[in-house]
Amino acid sequence: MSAHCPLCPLLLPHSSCANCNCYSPMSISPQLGPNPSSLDGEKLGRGQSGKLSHGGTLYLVNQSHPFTLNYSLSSNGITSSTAQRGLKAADKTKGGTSSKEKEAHLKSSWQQFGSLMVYTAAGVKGSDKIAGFDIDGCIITTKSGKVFPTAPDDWKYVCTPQLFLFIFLIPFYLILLRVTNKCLSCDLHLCSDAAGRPENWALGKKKKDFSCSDRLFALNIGLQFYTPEEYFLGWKRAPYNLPELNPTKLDSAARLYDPPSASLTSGDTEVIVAVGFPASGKSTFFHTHVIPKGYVYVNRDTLGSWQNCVSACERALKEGRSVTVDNTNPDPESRKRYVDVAKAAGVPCRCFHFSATLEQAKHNNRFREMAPSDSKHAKVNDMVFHSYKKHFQAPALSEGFSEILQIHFVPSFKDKQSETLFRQFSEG
Ligand SMILES: Nc1ncnc2c1ncn2[C@@H]1O[C@H](COP(=O)(O)OP(=O)(O)OP(=O)(O)O)[C@@H](O)[C@H]1O
Repeated sequence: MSAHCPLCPLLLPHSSCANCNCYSPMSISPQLGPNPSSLDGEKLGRGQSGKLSHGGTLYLVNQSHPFTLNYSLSSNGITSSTAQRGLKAADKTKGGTSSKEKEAHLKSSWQQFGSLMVYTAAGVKGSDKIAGFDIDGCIITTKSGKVFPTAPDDWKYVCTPQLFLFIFLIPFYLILLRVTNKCLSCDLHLCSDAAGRPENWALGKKKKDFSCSDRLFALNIGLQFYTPEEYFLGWKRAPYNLPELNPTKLDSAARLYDPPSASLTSGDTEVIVAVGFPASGKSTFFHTHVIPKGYVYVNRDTLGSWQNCVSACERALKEGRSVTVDNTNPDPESRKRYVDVAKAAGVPCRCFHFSATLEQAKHNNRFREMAPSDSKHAKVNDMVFHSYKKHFQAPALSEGFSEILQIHFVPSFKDKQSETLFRQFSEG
């Protein structure tokens, strides 16, 4: 870009401006739907993304909704976007709604909070009572009666147009009030048809909801949730199904292993072979209960191959040290390698079977991706979980194990923040 950076005091062309990052183009996420959009006159096709520079315009839905990006200076120096400036202003008022916030916004503006873009229209006022509404299937529906719109104009209001105008900004505002901790006592409602209602949930309502995601979202952040029928028509609460795994109900005081008479560690040299889904909690368990007792930790993710794991076991046993093998080991073939090593060294081999279900393991995995201290772990995709499930054969004593323990998933947390995150629904 050859234009001068508008914010940099050195007034260098932006392409050679190392003084600030104030003018970096903003990334526009890939277009998902069929409605055409364009970036500065360039058409964006489905799946295409782009970048928007200072002064550039993004048009949504047939050129109907232009949004122009304008970077500006904050009072205390150069800022990279209006978004950052917004955050700082929000931080200053933590702990209470300031009188300024109660005033109507004089100008429409965009703010960015991480990957969340928030648009606040001129005239919007802060309020202690806030309701958020889903749009598709709640405020608007298709004119054609089909599930998905057949054309950009294939939509009509379910309720009145005035209400539509009211709702557009609210869901974002509502999330932010919670996130920025400014309005913990607000009366917050969310209304959506992503409510997890089963088939035939009411007379003449045969279809089940396509998802439960908005109900779960409301549960996670403590909003009162209503379906459109409950909110607008005053219908009584409909039945709904929550996901199989409810993280709020996991018992931290449950029994950790079976049989209870077993010992987790032994005074004699031994090999312990793990069996369990990825993210079922194997390494957390070993590092908490076994490694502190002097066991050598063997794991394919760190050593690179099962051959390296076998060699590491042999070395440890030669030194007279016990070993834990922390791999998923779903089938007898993968376990035999370590049973053989133990046999050759003349020591017993035990199996620790981690009983966490697929749903539990997937939840742990999503938690691991979000938890700041765990997010360095390589991402595990669904294929890996399903491959484990496909190959799984329950471990048996006949494979050469002297004992098999069932290790249960019992939640335990290093701090309140981790527990709050872990106990949120992560599906949907
Ligand atoms: N008892 C527990 N309570 C709460 N969280 C746990 C517990 N055990 C494990 N976790 C969390 O679940 C996630 C997965 O755990 P961990 O990495 O120990 O699983 P793993 O079976 O060793 O995974 P992998 O096979 O993919 O390496 C981590 O984020 C971890 O912090």
